[in-house]
Amino acid sequence: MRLSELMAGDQAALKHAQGQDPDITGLTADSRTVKDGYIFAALSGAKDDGSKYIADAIKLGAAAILAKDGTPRPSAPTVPLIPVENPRKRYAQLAARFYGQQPANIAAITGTNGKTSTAIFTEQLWTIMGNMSGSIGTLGIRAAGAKIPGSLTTPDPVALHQGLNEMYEIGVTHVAMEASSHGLDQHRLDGVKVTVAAFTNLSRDHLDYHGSFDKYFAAKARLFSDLLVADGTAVLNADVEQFATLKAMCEKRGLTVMSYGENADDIKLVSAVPDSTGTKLTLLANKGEYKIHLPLMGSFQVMNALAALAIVIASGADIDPAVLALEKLEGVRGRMELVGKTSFGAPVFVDYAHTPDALETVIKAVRPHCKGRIVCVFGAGGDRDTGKRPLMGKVAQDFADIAIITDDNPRSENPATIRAAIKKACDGGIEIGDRADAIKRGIGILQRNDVLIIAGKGHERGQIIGDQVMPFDDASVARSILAGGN
Ligand SMILES: CC(=O)N[C@H]1[C@@H](OP(=O)(O)OP(=O)(O)OC[C@H]2O[C@@H](n3ccc(=O)[nH]c3=O)[C@H](O)[C@@H]2O)O[C@H](CO)[C@@H](O)[C@@H]1O[C@H](C)C(=O)N[C@@H](C)C(=O)N[C@H](CCC(=O)O)C(=O)O
Ligand SMILES: Nc1ncnc2c1ncn2[C@@H]1O[C@H](COP(=O)(O)OP(=O)(O)OP(=O)(O)O)[C@@H](O)[C@H]1O
Ligand SMILES: N[C@H](CCC[C@H](N)C(=O)O)C(=O)O
Ligand SMILES: [Mg+2]
Repeated sequence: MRLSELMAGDQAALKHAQGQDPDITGLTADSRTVKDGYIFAALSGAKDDGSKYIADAIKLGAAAILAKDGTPRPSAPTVPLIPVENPRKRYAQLAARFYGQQPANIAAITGTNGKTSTAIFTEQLWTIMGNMSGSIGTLGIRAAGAKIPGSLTTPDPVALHQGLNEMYEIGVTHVAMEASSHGLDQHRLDGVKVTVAAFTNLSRDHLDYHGSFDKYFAAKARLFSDLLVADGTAVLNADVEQFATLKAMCEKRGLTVMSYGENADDIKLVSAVPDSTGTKLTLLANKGEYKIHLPLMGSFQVMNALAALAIVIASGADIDPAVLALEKLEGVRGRMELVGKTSFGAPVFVDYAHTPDALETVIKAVRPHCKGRIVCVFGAGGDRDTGKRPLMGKVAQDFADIAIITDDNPRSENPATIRAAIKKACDGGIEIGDRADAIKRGIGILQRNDVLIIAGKGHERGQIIGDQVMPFDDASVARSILAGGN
């Protein structure tokens, strides 16, 4: 594709190409992956500045450079430098144009907690209703039974549009994707035609990156103010504080709003009664009453399932079969997943709670199913929001009966320092750094009627220590201990 075509004829930018119109063979924001004919997008990042690597990119064959207004021209005179106001945004738009096609229905889900669960439930509902569907998020790219693992919740624009185009090619028509606050802030989704945008909730996380709660919310709100297409639908949780603000923002743009939750007008939760295999739900939707059995436990899972229901209806599904499809939902790996029981029947759950709100939510979700004590094994990630550590400690102290503080991806930090920060607000907590030992202790403590929750790593298969990823899987460690191994 020629540069001029890729730039959609943007003459103001193209005049800087000084008459050249090279054939573009690919694009990247990492100089180390440039190949002959690529556009190199020189982006200023959290740790580094891509404009330092323009010369390296040219040596590797870059055919054009996309950079921030004011970036000095490269010394190689033959390579055009296209200055733009917002290179990250333009890079995402170019990636969308370069890869071409996207499935017609793309639902993007944002919120502190529940994105993965809602995305996977949405994918399941669409599939049950006969659509070719897929999802993109923390669990990777999934489509038509294939799974490609990824390291980011919202992939870089090139990986994202490559994935969307491949999905389109194989006939996928419906995609549910997670919009992380980092992804939104870094414009990773700015080339995606988002037809439905959903908001789950907002609580403390990632303040290391965003700096303040207001900025964190503003990043999430971009999905509704900037990215959702003009004839799209916003699916909003009516039970959270941000509902009124987001609703007003969407209505100002003339968008359709669909609400879900106890306070909702559209998908109204009338009652949720836990039973031994899930939750009995009564819903009011489209003026009709529905009574169904959701095979999932925990009020947060109910909310995520309702978000998914609203998304599929917003994307055109008939309401009756969509509600019935809820009865066939399957739990998501590492989200309140029952991984086994002790010989005397005490259940062990693996969950991905890695924020204070998520930890409180999952402990409270287990409470109605526990006649004895709740034991909770948890930690907090290194090189991530340090302020959430004591808050997580306090949650465990207040809501669990026995807290075991352990390591969760210490990354470059000293794990003992992370544990100490948690313990400050959880002085009754038992500190066991080695995660396998902590799980072993947690299982060992259990008595009849107790429940163990192993929180923080969910589906993860590794413990990140320094820059090494050591194989580690909470579920298999727990299963092996339950089976009498180590
Ligand atoms: C803080 C953050 O989000 N960083 C992401 C960002 O990197 P960056 O642009 O800030 O990178 P940088 O190191 O400052 O470098 C600036 C630029 O110089 C370029 N460079 C650098 C060196 C070189 O030799 N040549 C070169 O071209 C880099 O490729 C980059 O384009 O853009 C990169 C490409 O998309 C991401 O890989 C990277 O994710 C890092 C690894 C990361 O850990 N991100 C996490 C925090 C994240 O995004 N998490 C969210 C989930 C959060 C949630 O739970 O909600 C996610 O969506 O996964
Ligand atoms: N609707 C919800 N409200 C509160 N907590 C929730 C909700 N949904 C999930 N959780 C908690 O958050 C954990 C992570 O859930 P999930 O993976 O669906 O969230 P996520 O938003 O995708 O997280 P990430 O930011 O890591 O991508 C769950 O294991 C559970 O403890
Ligand atoms: N998407 C989340 C994952 C956290 C998972 C937890 N195990 C940790 O490493 O902190 C984040 O980047 O904050
Ligand atoms: Mg996720």
